Amino acid sequence: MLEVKNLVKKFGDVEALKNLSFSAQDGQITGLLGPNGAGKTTALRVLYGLLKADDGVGVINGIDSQKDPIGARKEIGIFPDKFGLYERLTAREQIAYFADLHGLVGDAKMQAIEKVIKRLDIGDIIDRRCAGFSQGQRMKVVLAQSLVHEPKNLILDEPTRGLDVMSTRILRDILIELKEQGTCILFSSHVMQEVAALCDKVIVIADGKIADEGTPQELCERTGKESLEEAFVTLIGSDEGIAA
Ligand SMILES: Nc1ncnc2c1ncn2[C@@H]1O[C@H](COP(=O)(O)OP(=O)(O)OP(=O)(O)O)[C@@H](O)[C@H]1O
Repeated sequence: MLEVKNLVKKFGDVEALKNLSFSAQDGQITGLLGPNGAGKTTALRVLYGLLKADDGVGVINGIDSQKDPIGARKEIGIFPDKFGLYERLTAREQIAYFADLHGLVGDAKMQAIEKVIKRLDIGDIIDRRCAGFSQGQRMKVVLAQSLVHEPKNLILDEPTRGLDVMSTRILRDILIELKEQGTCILFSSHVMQEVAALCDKVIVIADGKIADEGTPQELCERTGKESLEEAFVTLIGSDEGIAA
């Protein structure tokens, strides 16, 4: 389970988060939907301990991510907003490096790597250097490194950006499979269709605050609109920065 409680974060004069609270449950896909600049990346970075909030906490399976960042990291897989790969490493070395960071050793490490290679079907590229990989191949390697330690929670920041239809479908299928196995999945997006198709719960965020939250159906019912897109426009007052 993932929670943020009363997050406040300022960058100079910019108030990125204004007392933001929400949670994501196990066995569910929760979407953080909001226009550009709404505060999605900032909230996720605080949650996984990369950024210190001015106030409030990020909690991962009951662990405060600022008080115990190492304990919290064990419980999560992170698919960050900018997925830089070490271009000179092979995909296998890349994944092994993350396995090391998570404290996997010996046979357990080897088995975990083989398992994730199979799961993501990356046997054909596993011993190639990452330089020159396509966006789809990069996505799979980043996902593999975020899943190698089999975390109970997965946080993804705009995971489908730059992906073609096929790679997006592969990613969606994996997220659904993980959810069915009980993983708590939280992802940010400004792509409406993706959120409507995948999410059990949607948290609509604008200007650092929650505008509303619920199932896509609940949001439509509450706003009296037929589509999530129309509901969103009603809640936010604009569709600027949002893709259909
Ligand atoms: N390091 C930083 N320094 C200054 N301002 C920042 C910094 N990081 C974020 N901000 C500001 O905080 C606000 C929220 O940004 P954030 O990246 O969290 O939004 P977002 O919802 O993820 O947007 P996007 O969809 O464009 O990625 C924006 O006004 C942004 O310019």
